[in-house]
Amino acid sequence: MQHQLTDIGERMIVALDFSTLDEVKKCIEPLQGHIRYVKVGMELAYAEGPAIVSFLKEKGLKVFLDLKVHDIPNTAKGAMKSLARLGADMVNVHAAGGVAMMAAAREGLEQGTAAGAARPLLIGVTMLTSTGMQTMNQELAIPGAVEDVVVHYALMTKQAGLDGVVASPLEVPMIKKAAGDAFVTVTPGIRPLGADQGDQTRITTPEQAFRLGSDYLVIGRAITGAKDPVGVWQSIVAAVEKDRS
Ligand SMILES: O=c1ccn([C@@H]2O[C@H](COP(=O)(O)O)[C@@H](O)[C@H]2O)c(=O)[nH]1
Repeated sequence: MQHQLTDIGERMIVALDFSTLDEVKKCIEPLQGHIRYVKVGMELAYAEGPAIVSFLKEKGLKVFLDLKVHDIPNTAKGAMKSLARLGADMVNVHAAGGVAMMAAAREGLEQGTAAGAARPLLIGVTMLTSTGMQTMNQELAIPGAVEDVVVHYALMTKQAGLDGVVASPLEVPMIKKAAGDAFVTVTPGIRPLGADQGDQTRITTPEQAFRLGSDYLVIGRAITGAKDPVGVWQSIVAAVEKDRS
C-alpha cells in the first residue's frame, strides 16, 4: 500500500489511553480538524464501554478498537461477532493465538458485520513493541531474532485470512517482502525526536516509520501527554512532509 502525502492524517492513529470520557473530550477537542483516526484500548473500553466507539464515530473520527482478543477459537469467534456490531473501523487479535483462532475470529467478524456494512479491518498483533530480544528469548522462551518471529507471525496471520499486522516499523520492510505490499502494517512504538521512550523498545520516529513503509502509525503519549498536543501533531506532520519532499 503506497501512502500519499495527503493521507498522512488518516494514517496516524492517536491512541486515547485514558480512563474517562471527560479526559477523552479534553484531549480531542483541540485536535478536532487535525486528527482523523483514534485508537481505543483496553483502559478506555473497559471504563466507558461500547458507547465510546459511537461517541468517537459521531465526532467524525475513524476508530481502531485495540482489544487484542486472545482465546480459544470458539471464544475468539464469539468476541469478534459481538465487536463487529460496535462500528469500529479496525479490530485485532493476538497472532500468538494461532492460525485456527485467527481464522475463527475472522469468521465471527464476518458473521457479525451487518449486511451492506463494511467489515472492519482485522489485524494480528505480532510481538508487542515493548518486547525486546532478551525478553522474548529468555522470559517468553522464544528463540531467534525478533524480526524473524514477527515475520513468522505475519505469515500465520496472512494464512488465517486477516488483513495485516501490528508490529514495529523496524520490521515493516521484512513483513512487506514476505507477505506482500497490500498486507497492512499498523505500527506503534513511534517516538518523535527527543520524546521519552517510556516502556517501548522497538521504536522509530514518525518520518522513519513512513520511510520504512508503515501503512498506519499509532502515536499515543507523545501527543496526548504533551502540553501542546496540536503543536506536536503539527510538528510531526511537518517533519514527515519535509522528509518526503
Ligand atoms: O505492540 C504493540 C501493540 C499495541 N500498542 C499500543 O499502542 C499505543 C502506543 O502508545 P505510546 O504512548 O505511543 O507508546 C498504546 O496504546 C499501546 O497499547 C503498542 O504500543 N505496541
